[in-house]
Amino acid sequence: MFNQLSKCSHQNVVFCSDEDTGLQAIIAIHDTTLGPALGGTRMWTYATEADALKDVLRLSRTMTYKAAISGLNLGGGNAVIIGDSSTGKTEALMRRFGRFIKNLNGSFITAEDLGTNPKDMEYIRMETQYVTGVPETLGGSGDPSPIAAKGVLMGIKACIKEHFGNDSLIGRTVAVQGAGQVGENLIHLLREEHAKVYVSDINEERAMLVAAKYGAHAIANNSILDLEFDVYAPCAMGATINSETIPRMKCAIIAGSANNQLADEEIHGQMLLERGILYAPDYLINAGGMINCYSELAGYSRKRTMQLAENIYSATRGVLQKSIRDQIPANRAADIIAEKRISDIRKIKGSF
Ligand SMILES: NC(=O)c1ccc[n+]([C@@H]2O[C@H](COP(=O)([O-])OP(=O)(O)OC[C@H]3O[C@@H](n4cnc5c(N)ncnc54)[C@H](O)[C@@H]3O)[C@@H](O)[C@H]2O)c1
Repeated sequence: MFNQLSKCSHQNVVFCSDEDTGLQAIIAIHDTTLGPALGGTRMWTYATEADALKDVLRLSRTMTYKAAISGLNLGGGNAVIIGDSSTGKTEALMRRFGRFIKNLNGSFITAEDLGTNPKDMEYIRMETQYVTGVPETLGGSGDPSPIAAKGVLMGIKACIKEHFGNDSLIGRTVAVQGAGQVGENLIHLLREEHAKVYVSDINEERAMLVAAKYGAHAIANNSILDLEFDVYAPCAMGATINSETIPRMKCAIIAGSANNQLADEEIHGQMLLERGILYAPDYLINAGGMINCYSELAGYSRKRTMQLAENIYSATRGVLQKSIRDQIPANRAADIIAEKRISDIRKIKGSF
């Protein structure tokens, strides 16, 4: 574990253990230069404690970059609770976890993630104010997926503009992989803009239902890479862009909501550049969830949040233009822009 920690530049990593409730959790705060670290709490059955540490270190770092490139005054953090979310969750465990967050005095603010939901956030809220994503009935921001989908749409339009010279989606073909919460909202938005939409899901019945609802076309899940589309929008699991899939791809653009789309950031970002496929970095265009939480902290307004999500259009254009100008992968261009913002603000904060 110390070996893993020494390779990272995290500000603070907290191990939380409580025998009475069975809580075993790790909170990682990566960087708070821009503001308090915000990130989800994931509950997962990790094979080893080292796997849990690896995940929380990686996720918290991504949150720093996501906040920085989105222009938010937030840092990056994340938490993982080791355990089975379907059987291992109790009110006491969540509230005990909330006490650990409280002890960090606002340097970490959490939200829901895989394996946690608004009810869990409500329990955490009983112990600390440093939580977002509480239910709308309690003054929270509610479901973040429509905002996440809006951000992805903005990312797609920025790529379309770069590739075709205008950002109209009329008649453009988009394949959405994963018709879940974000995927369905995205399909709705794409259809409103008259794109021709193809949908695949591991759950074929779900793909057919969503396709029928919005006038899209359901396709077999394993055919998504072999057909020709303008845009491939991964909205399910990560690592779908890898050494096996890139040579098969027939799309001009990749832009979707899934986290960690590139199996290997360095290798596969470079491969996409060489193949001439425009890639909208995942952590940039799926920042809608984080934007939603940010708005909740400032007093939630759906209209204002949508406006913030619309900024993803210009941020994506900036990243693509840097990528093309400097002949570097788009994910690297995004990293450089995010790192520059953090470094500029660190200097300002250090000068007074
Ligand atoms: N929900 C948000 O606000 C949000 C915000 C940012 C990023 N994301 C990311 O976007 C992605 C989708 O999130 P979501 O909330 O819509 O999840 P979800 O669980 O609601 O939907 C995922 C969908 O993908 C399908 N799926 C799973 N494995 C698949 C596979 N191998 N092939 C095809 N389909 C598969 C599932 O059947 C499901 O319909 C995730 O990677 C998530 O981390 C979500």
